[in-house]
Amino acid sequence: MLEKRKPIQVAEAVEKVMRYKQSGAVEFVSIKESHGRYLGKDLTATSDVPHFNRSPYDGFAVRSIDTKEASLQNEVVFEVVDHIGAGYVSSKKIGPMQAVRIMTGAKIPDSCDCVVMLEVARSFEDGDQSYMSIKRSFNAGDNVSFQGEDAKKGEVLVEKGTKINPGIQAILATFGYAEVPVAKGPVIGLFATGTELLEVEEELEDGKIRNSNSTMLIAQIERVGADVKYYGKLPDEFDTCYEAIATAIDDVDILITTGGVSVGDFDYLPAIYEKLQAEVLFNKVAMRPGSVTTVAQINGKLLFGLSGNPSACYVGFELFARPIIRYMLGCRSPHLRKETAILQQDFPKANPFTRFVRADVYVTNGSLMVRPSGVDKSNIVMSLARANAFMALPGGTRGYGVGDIVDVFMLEDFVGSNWPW
Ligand SMILES: Nc1nc2c(c(=O)[nH]1)N[C@H]1C(S)=C(S)[C@@H](COP(=O)(O)OP(=O)(O)OC[C@H]3O[C@@H](n4cnc5c(N)ncnc54)[C@H](O)[C@@H]3O)O[C@H]1N2
Ligand code: MOO
Ligand SMILES: [Mg+2]
Repeated sequence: MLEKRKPIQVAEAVEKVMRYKQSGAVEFVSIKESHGRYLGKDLTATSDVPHFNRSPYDGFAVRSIDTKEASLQNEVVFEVVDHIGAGYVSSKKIGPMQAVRIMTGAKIPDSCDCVVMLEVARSFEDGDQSYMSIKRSFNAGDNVSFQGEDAKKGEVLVEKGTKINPGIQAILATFGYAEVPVAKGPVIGLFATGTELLEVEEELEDGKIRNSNSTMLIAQIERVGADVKYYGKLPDEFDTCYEAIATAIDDVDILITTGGVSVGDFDYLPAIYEKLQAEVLFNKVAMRPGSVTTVAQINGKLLFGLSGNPSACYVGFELFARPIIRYMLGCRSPHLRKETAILQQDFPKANPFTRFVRADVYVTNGSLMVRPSGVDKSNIVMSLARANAFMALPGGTRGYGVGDIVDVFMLEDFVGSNWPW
C-alpha cells in the first residue's frame, strides 16, 4: 500500500536538522586566498592602529602652548627645525617657538601636540633658516590622528564566521595576518538521480531532459561557502543508486541527492534510507514547493533527499541545508536573513501549505518591495533566475494582495538571521 506521509511544519523540520549541527574545522590560508572565505576565529587587533600619533595633514607640528598668543592682529613666528615625510621620524627635540614641517602620515614628534595645516601657515626663508607664521591659536590634539583611534590592541574587530570582504582584507593586512584562519568548508557530496537526465552538452532526446539541478546545487553549495564533491548522475535503478550512495557517505560531511524522493515507482531514495538503516527525520514538509524534501541521518551524518523538481530542489536546499552548512562555517546567524516587504502583485492562489515563492525584492523610495520572480510551480526553472529572495505566504488563507506586508528571506546575503525566525 502507498505510504501516507505526515507533513511537519517548516520550523520543526529546520529544528530537526539543526540538532545535528557541529562546529567545523579551521585551516590557515594565505591572505591572498582568504578573500570570500569565512573567518575561522575572531579577528583581533595585534597592535594599536595607528600605532603612533600621526599627522592627518601636510603642515607643521608644533607645541599648542606656543600658539596661544597668535591672532589676526598678532602673527606668531616659528623656526622650522626639521622636515619629514611619511615613513620618517624626527629625532629633534622641539623647543619653544619651533616647528617641524611634517607631511600626512608622518609620526608627530613626541614634544609636539598639534598640527597646523599648510594652508593656514605662511612659510618664508631668512638666509638658510626656514620659518612659518600663524595668526590663530591651536589646542592640544588639534589635527592629530591619535594612536589607537582606529583600533586598540586586543580588541575583537570582526567575529568568526564572517565572510571575508575587501574591507576585512584591509584589516587582515593592517594587523599582519599573512596567514588567515578560515573555516574549512564541509565537503558536501552530491548525486543527481533520474534515468531521464542528460548531460549539459548532450542533444535533447524525446522524454529526456538536461540535468539542471546538479549545476544549480553546485552553485548553491558554493554560494554558501562549502566544497562540493560531485559524483555525477545516477539512473533510477535501486542497486546502482544504493551502492553509489553507500560508498560516498564515508567520504563527505553531508550527502545531498536530488530526485527520486517521492512516492513514485522509481523513487528509490526512501528504500535506500531503509537499507542503509538511516533514521528519517522527516519526509514531508508543510510547504510548497519542496514538500517531499526528506532528511535522514546515519551516525550523525545528514543525508538530504531534495526533490527532483528544480524549484522544489532549490527551496529545500536553502531552507534546510544552507543553515547547517553555514553553522559549520562558523556563522552564528546561519539562517536565511528575514525581512518584511510590501507585496506588489496579487497572489490569489490558496494553499493549505506555506508557500516559499521565488521572488524579486527591490527598493522603491526607501521601502522593500517584493513580487514573484516568475511562475510559481515546483517544476519551473525560469523563476529561479531572477529570484534574490523567497517570500513566505503562510497557508490557509484565500490568498494575498497588493500592499500586504509579507516575510521575505534574502538569498544573496551573508549576514543571515538567528533562529527562531
Ligand atoms: N502521487 C504523487 N506524486 C507526486 C507527489 C505526491 O505527493 N504524490 N509529489 C509531487 C511533488 S510535490 C514533487 S516536488 C515531485 C517530487 O519528485 P521526486 O523528488 O521524486 O523527483 P523525481 O520524480 O525524480 O523528479 C521530479 C521531476 O523533476 C525532474 N528532475 C529530476 N531531476 C532533475 C534534475 N537533476 N534536473 C532537472 N530536472 C530534474 C524530473 O524529470 C521530474 O520531472 O513529485 C511529485 N509527484
Ligand atoms: O515538493 Mo513539491 O515541490 O511540493 O511541489
Ligand atoms: Mg518522483
